[in-house]
Amino acid sequence: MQITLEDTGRRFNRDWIFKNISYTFTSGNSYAILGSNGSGKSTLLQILNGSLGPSKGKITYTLNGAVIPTEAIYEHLSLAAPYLELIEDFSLNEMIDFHFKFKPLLPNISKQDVIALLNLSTNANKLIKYFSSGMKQRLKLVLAFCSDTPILMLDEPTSNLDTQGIEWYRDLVQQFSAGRLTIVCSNQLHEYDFCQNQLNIADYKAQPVTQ
Ligand SMILES: Nc1ncnc2c1ncn2[C@@H]1O[C@H](COP(=O)(O)OP(=O)(O)OP(=O)(O)O)[C@@H](O)[C@H]1O
Repeated sequence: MQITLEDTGRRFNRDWIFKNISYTFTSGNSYAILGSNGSGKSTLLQILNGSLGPSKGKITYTLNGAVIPTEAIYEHLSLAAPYLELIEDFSLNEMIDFHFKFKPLLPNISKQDVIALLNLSTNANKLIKYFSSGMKQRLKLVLAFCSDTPILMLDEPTSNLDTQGIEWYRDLVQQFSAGRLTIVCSNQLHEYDFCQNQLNIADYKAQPVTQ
């Protein structure tokens, strides 16, 4: 799997959030998208996952040499992000069943393994709306990591997690990111220190006009 950005930029109204990004993301590698609050990390991730179009430039997806149209890329990716909601009226059991109707589970992983990874076997019938914010975040992460997709996208992966949860996230990375194209949006080192590649949004801000 390969995602290629060519001279890509995005603006909202008259404000350019970033400009002129030419970059290639390739399977088997992990990438950190870095920048301060409001710099444009989530905006870039949304362009990369096809939910937002670029204002200029081009994005291309290729899998085993074949081009994948942007509208079909969601089938090949898993995303965990603060703005992605779980279905609050579902129980944990129902949420897992629902999610894996759309995305295949990794080979050799069962629904029981997913619940065991969450350490929530006594809560299988509890409604998501009664989960704590940390439990919800763990669930979002497990659903993404355990889906059999070549692309894994994580936006602020340890938000609402305590110290133990952060270690648990880092174990998930070790167990489930090998061979995939992993992209993490973050400004916290413990979320992305495993990434071999870093892309800083500050490097793609519009340059001030010189006299
Ligand atoms: N739909 C929109 N309409 C107008 N402006 C937007 C829209 N979405 C994002 N923005 C603006 O784009 C900029 C980048 O936002 P973005 O959420 O991508 O930043 P971020 O780096 O992910 O921030 P954070 O670290 O706080 O999550 C912000 O100034 C934001 O207000």
